[in-house]
Amino acid sequence: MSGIVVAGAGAFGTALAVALSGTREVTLWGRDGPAMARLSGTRSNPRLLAVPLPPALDVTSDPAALERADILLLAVPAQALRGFLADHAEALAEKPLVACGKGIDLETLEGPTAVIAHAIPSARPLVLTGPSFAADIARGLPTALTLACADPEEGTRLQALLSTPVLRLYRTTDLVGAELGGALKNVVAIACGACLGGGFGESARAALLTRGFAEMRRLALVCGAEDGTLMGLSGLGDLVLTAMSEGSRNYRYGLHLGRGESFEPGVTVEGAATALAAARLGQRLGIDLPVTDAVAALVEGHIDVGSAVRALLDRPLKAE
Ligand SMILES: NC(=O)C1=CN([C@@H]2O[C@H](COP(=O)(O)OP(=O)(O)OC[C@H]3O[C@@H](n4cnc5c(N)ncnc54)[C@H](OP(=O)(O)O)[C@@H]3O)[C@@H](O)[C@H]2O)C=CC1
Ligand SMILES: O=C(CO)COP(=O)(O)O
Repeated sequence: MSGIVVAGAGAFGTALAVALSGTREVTLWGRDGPAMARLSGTRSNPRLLAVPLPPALDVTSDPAALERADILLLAVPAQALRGFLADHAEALAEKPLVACGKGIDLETLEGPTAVIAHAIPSARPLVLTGPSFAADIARGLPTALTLACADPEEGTRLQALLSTPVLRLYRTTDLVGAELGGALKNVVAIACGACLGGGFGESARAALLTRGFAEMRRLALVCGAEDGTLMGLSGLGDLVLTAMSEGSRNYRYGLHLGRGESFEPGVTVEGAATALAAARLGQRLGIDLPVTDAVAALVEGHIDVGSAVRALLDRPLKAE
């Protein structure tokens, strides 16, 4: 039996560990010793209330667990991934590292697989992504995700290992498409939330979702993604979930921006930093990303939602 370690004991890491625990040997690793001790004692994570941790799930903050792992699921936020890898480079060498975070690193403008490749060249990066709220996965509700792996044989092996009767993984070799779909949909979800929060209505939200998706594809294709991946679970699928539901933190953050309200501090909102990163990437590559640029300006407080909408409507008329 392969030992799976989920690194990052937030909502998503805990949900994945709960879902996979039972028939597999699973350890949930978190960096905060006292918090992990509490988790182990109460068998419950405050970030994922109402779902008890199964008795078989091992919970630890001991870095030796990372070294013992046969495969690691990295469920840390995108802006923390480089730091996490630097802290544990030796322990993670030569292992399959499955990036579960959704974002673009703001400093390097890289997605998680390039971040992994630069930090630990001997590791084998994979991506697990797609439409899935942590609470749904933890409660055992049916979910379908994309697993991207450059090596088809390893991808097939890990697809079987990480699938369960209710967690259905589809495989691809398109790492770039999978990671960019997951990262960029958060930016569009913020735009959609801001649209609703600003009182612009559901028709405008549908327009933003569609034009935002066109931007996602435009940027991803130039970065080397396959269009079919963007049209699948990790792109369109996750965009539909995130841009339409108050279960999404990115969407809720957008709603608050639209209403001119501040958002709960400390909540992970990947799309905020990723909007800035994607806007810079677009400039560097010469790609027109008006929705992304508007979200970046909103996040930085340079404009309000009214001006963002006016700027989008004032653009020259064009073919679809
Ligand atoms: N929540 C969801 O429904 C889903 C989330 N995701 C993605 O998963 C990723 C994580 O999100 P989520 O779990 O919800 O976020 P949370 O805010 O719930 O948790 C983030 C976790 O990452 C840990 N962490 C942060 N920095 C480091 C570090 N340098 N080293 C080790 N651990 C670190 C935090 O530890 P500490 O508490 O000590 O700061 C915390 O346990 C995001 O990219 C998100 O987009 C994907 C699908 C669904
Ligand atoms: O990625 C997610 C759903 O697939 C979770 O979205 P949020 O990070 O916006 O909550």
